[in-house]
Amino acid sequence: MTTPSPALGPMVTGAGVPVIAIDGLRKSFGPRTIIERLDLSVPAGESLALIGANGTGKSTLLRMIVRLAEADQGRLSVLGETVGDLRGSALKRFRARVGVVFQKHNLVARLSALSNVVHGVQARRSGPRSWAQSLAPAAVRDEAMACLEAVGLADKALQRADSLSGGQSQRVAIARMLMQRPELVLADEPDASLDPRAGREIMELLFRLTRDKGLTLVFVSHHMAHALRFSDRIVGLGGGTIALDRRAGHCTEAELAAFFEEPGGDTAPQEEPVRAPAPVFA
Ligand SMILES: Nc1ncnc2c1ncn2[C@@H]1O[C@H](COP(=O)(O)OP(=O)(O)OP(=O)(O)O)[C@@H](O)[C@H]1O
Repeated sequence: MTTPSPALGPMVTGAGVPVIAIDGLRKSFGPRTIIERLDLSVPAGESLALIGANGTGKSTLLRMIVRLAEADQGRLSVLGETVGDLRGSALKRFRARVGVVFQKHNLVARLSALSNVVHGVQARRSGPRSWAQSLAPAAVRDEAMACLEAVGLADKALQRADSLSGGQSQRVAIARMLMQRPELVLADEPDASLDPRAGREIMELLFRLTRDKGLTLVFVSHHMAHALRFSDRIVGLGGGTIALDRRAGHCTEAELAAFFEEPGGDTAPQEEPVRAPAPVFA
């Protein structure tokens, strides 16, 4: 019998309760309305690809989910919490439950891959240095090694981060995120700035790791092949709202390409979002 890796944390989601429930979300920056009205429900365990032209608000939406950006209107319920109500330590505890992977991995260049992953445990605890005080260093190190193994980089554990390739660095960032034992994973273009093979491998890894544990994954990608292959569902933003919502298995790359022919991104007038095409629901 194999013991489940401690690197892949617990799944805490009630059956039938959406991990993300968004109702009437609106967001402007100054006079520019980026998201006019957005409703979205993401069930537990779903892998959702968020697509759309540049400037349609994909990153802003991910940021609002963890309250790195404030919604102007609407309700965001994530992992059972009303995000807009969270303050102080409650907000910290909530953020500790959400693993985030960015296009830029932000590793500490002079530290080893392993040390970078060990630092991921800080995101798991709230309060100053509580992680260091409450966890045995050997246990933390073992878990960090398990996380590196999970991303296929155990042999690079002692290598400095600044000597790793872009793809390897992104794997370390994923291992660091796993160290947090997240219940929900958000990934903002994790496959950007990588060559086609490395980008595909990163997406494969994220998809497999989250799927194996039944975690919910929401990722942004401009690679339609990745959206189709590594998601259950593809949601397209355009015109300040959801302009496309399809099961990945019912969608083709040509249909997605056609979606991008519609207006909606940074090409839209600045004051008012362009009306989206009629939504296409599977
Ligand atoms: N803090 C901010 N202040 C002002 N404008 C912002 C801010 N953050 C984002 N924007 C603007 O909001 C719009 C949506 O940005 P966002 O990064 O969410 O788009 P995106 O869909 O992720 O784009 P891309 O595909 O290019 O990454 C853009 O026009 C951007 O310039």
